[in-house]
Amino acid sequence: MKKILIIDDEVNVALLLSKFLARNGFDVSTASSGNSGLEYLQNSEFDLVLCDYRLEDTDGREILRKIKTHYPKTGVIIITGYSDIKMAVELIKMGAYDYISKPLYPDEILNTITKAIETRQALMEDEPVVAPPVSKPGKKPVLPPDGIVVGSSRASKDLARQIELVAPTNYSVIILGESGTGKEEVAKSIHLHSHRNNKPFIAMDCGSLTKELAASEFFGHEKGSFTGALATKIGHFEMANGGTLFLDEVGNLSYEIQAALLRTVQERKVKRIGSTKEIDLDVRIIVATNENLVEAIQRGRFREDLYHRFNEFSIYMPPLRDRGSDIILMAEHFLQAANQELGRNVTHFSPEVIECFMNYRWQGNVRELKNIVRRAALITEGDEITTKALPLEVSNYKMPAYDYGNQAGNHNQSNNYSPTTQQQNQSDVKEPRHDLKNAALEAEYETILRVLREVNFNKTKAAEILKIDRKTLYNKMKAINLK
Ligand SMILES: Nc1ncnc2c1ncn2[C@@H]1O[C@H](COP(=O)(O)OP(=O)(O)OP(=O)(O)O)[C@@H](O)[C@H]1O
Repeated sequence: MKKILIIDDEVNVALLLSKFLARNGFDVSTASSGNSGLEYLQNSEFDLVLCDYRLEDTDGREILRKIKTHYPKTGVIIITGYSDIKMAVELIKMGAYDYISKPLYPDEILNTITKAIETRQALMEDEPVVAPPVSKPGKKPVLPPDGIVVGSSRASKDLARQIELVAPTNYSVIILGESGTGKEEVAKSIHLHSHRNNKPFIAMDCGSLTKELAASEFFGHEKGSFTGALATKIGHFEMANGGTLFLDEVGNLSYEIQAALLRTVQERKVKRIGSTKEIDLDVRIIVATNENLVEAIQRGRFREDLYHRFNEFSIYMPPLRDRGSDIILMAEHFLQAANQELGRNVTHFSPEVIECFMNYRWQGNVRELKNIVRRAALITEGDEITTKALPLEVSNYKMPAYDYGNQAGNHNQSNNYSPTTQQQNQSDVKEPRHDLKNAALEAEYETILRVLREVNFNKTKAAEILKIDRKTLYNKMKAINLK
């Protein structure tokens, strides 16, 4: 039975929490002060400590510091009040597994505790291993390239480890995950941590390739080889020679081009269209998809042999909503980047914004978060981003709340936002500009974003609804910094 210590000087909260956790199969002890909590820790080993941030004799930071120094195997989850969330994020950076904020919801508590205990177990399992196969003893896990946030969630740590494992090999990799989860960033990271990192990384968006152009984009062509071939063109395979070719949205390729791709990958040779000369290839292939390729194989839309060629290693990208406190780490990173880019000095998010970010579903994942933070930074006059700078669908997003003490799943539809959210002072947000060109751009931007959200950021579907081709959508997304 897993052992949990609750340190909380609000006796009623500690009691309720301990009864709830005991009912769910944990061995629970409670301490009503920081000092008595530390005494418990001296006398017994705990899997996890749930510690209230505000204690009369000390605080969560001090307890965390002591646990990390003396009992590094014990996980720590901080319980925070509404206004301490920013502090909690700092504690995560110091090594807390996660935080849960009051009011406490049984489902959330159970979920966070279960994940924390799983992480602890995984870390313990890792310990006796002499050295991971691809890293030197004592070497820290590789970190993705500069500018990329590596979160502290279990999912992020798993991801970093998978990158570390596969990067130095020559394996082809399939990266699976919803749109905007960072698949291309992971592909770049694999390339940067491979021996190919002094050779090109070439990315191709297969979703925006027309049937007619696909072959020439992949393999290149000689001048005059077909009507319109006005000059010789080097294909992406040749461009990536020695390095890595990243094929995004690979599920969109036509069956014919899949056959040609398979031949090229098997033979490791490429011929430009209209040429007889074969060029030797040494290209590592990484592909990404947000559709289920196994289902595409069953429907006869994707070749099984090609799938197996690509699937020497697969990486699953977790959706942002499952990455817990990483959301805030990423938001802070994007805020800093926006400050630099826009010459601003917006320093932080209000607690209400942090709460909205933690609750929202993020169907567009990291891309949507990045975009929302950049926009909020742009329209914020002061140093704090408030909910007024968020799109309504984010600030009004309501999670089903639970009555503490009720059985999990017993939904209570009241929302748990502070009333201040709606009463906020608007003076910290810029008035929109009213000239026609900006109005048109704003409308276009809002429409594209709305449609992308409606279709879970599936660009093919969005282009259909918007009645533009995928390439145009792609270009527009780039132009308005949605990519
Ligand atoms: N860990 C991260 N740290 C910082 N920025 C990130 C991270 N992950 C993703 N991003 C940013 O989010 C945006 C979307 O990432 P990316 O293009 O890699 O996603 P994707 O899964 O390939 O999307 P799609 O399936 O739509 O092509 C990019 O602007 C990228 O820089």
